[in-house]
This record gives sequence, C-alpha cells and structure tokens, in this order.
Amino acid sequence: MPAEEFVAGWISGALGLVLGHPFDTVKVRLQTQTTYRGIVDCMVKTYRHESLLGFFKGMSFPIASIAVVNSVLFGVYSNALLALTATSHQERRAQPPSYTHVFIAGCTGGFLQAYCLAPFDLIKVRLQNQTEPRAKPGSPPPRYRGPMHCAASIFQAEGPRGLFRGAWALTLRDTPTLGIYFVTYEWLCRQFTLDGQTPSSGTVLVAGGFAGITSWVAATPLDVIKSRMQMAGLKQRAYGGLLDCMVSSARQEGLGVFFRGLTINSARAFPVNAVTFLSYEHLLLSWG
Ligand SMILES: C[N+](C)(C)CCCC[C@H](N)C(=O)O
Repeated sequence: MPAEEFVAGWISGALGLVLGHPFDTVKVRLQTQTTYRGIVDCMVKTYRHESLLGFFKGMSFPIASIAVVNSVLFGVYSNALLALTATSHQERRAQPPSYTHVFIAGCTGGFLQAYCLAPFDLIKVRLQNQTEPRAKPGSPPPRYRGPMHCAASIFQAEGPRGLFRGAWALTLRDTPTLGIYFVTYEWLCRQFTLDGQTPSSGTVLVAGGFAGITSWVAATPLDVIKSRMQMAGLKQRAYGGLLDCMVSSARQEGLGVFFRGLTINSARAFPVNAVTFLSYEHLLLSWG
C-alpha cells in the first residue's frame, strides 16, 4: 500500500533526522557564530546555557518537511533514471545504469528538492541560532517563538522572497552534490555485491553512510555560505550576493572558513544517510 510505505519512509527519515539534529545545531552555530572555540566548546556552552533541549532547537519543521523533501529527491531521482535508461527500480540490478546517468538523475533530484527545502531550512537555521535559554522569568524573550511565528515574522519583515533567502546558495550546494551522493552510493553497492544481486542490508547501510559523508564533504563550502546568507537578513549585515558573501567571509576569516562544520557534518551524515537508504531500499523491495 503506497500510503503505508510513505508513512514508513517518513518515520525512518524522521528517525535519521532526530539522530542527526544535535550535530546539525552545533554545525550551524560553528558556521555562523564566532564565540565558540570548537566542537567541544560549542557543545559544552550549549549544554550549560540551554540544557539538552538546546541541541533540539528548530527540529519540528525539518521533521514535518522531510516527507516532502525526501519524496521529491528520491522520486525525481528514480523517475529521471527511468526516463534516461528505460529501466525501473526492479530492473536496475540486472541492468545497472551508467554512472553518468546516475549523476544526471541525482543532480535533477537535488535541484528540485532544494527549492522545496529552502524555506524550511531557513527557518531551521534562524531557530538554531537563537542561543537564549528557555523562557526564564525576567530575561528578554527570543526573537522567534517557534517555527510558525518565525515564518510569519520573516514574511512580514522581509516579504515572501525573504523566505527564500539563501535559496540560490542552497540550489548550488545541492545540485552537484546530490549527483555525487547517488554515484557514491551506487558505486559502493556494486563493489560489495555480486552482479545482478540485491545488496545486503549491511552493504546498504555502509554505502548510504559513506554517500552521505562524501556529498557533505563536497557541499560544505557552499553550506557555510548558504547559512550565512540565511542569517544575513536578520543581522542587517546584508551581503551583496553569493560571491560577495564568499569573498568577504574568506577575507575576514581566511580560507578555512569554507570548511567550518566539516567534521561535525561528516559525523552526522553517516547515521542519517545509512538509515535513509536502508528504508528506501526496503520500501521499494516490499512494494515488489
Ligand atoms: C547534498 N547534501 C550534502 C547537502 C545533502 C545530502 C544528504 C541529504 C540528507 N538528507 C542529509 O541530511 O544528510
């Protein structure tokens, strides 16, 4: 039943997401704030000021949006591959598509999911960057009270286009790197699987995990720029555009700035993407 599979896919996507979210908060903070000395320092400070809850800020929207984002990514990828190679998912093990086709299909999926992801991602980043501890009597309330309030305030202050701030950087980040994502996954699966056979669950977990890491390594420089452009509207320190943001970040902080959050991104990527690919493959198998 497609509806059941959809729910199962959403739940396993959500599981991966919850697992990865604390890493994601630390990453966003390291990328956009200069008060932390490193991963451990950021974790300790977050825990001291905001308790464990601090790591889970901004999570409800990604959970709700992962259903849309994941189905666009995997659905477009699979259908693009069908259009390119005329083989359905079931036939692909017997007649494996070329890596060029896998790459093109991955880029197409990545391009389209980026636009669905953009407003959700913006709200996530804005909420994750609120470092105020949870409502203490007497302390000023945080700027955004929650995701809906955040969306409404951005809409009011910056207009509908405000919700798509950083969307270009996000599209540039995701188009080629999701091509790399599916190529890495396919390549690793084929290395550990006999011709024509279905990869084992262990292979799918490892291939999915490494596909996540590889694509995040490639995506990190644009990820930093994306997060900064998303925060720019708030700080009134608007950049002239993507290039301006790149140049001024590199000038002020050196080239190392493009690799901020790389370690934490990779640590997060393995479990998240291992779980995502395992559920994807299982769902398609049970669909027959
Ligand atoms: C393309 N880029 C590297 C940005 C993401 C690729 C992995 C996507 C996955 N949902 C995750 O959150 O890890």
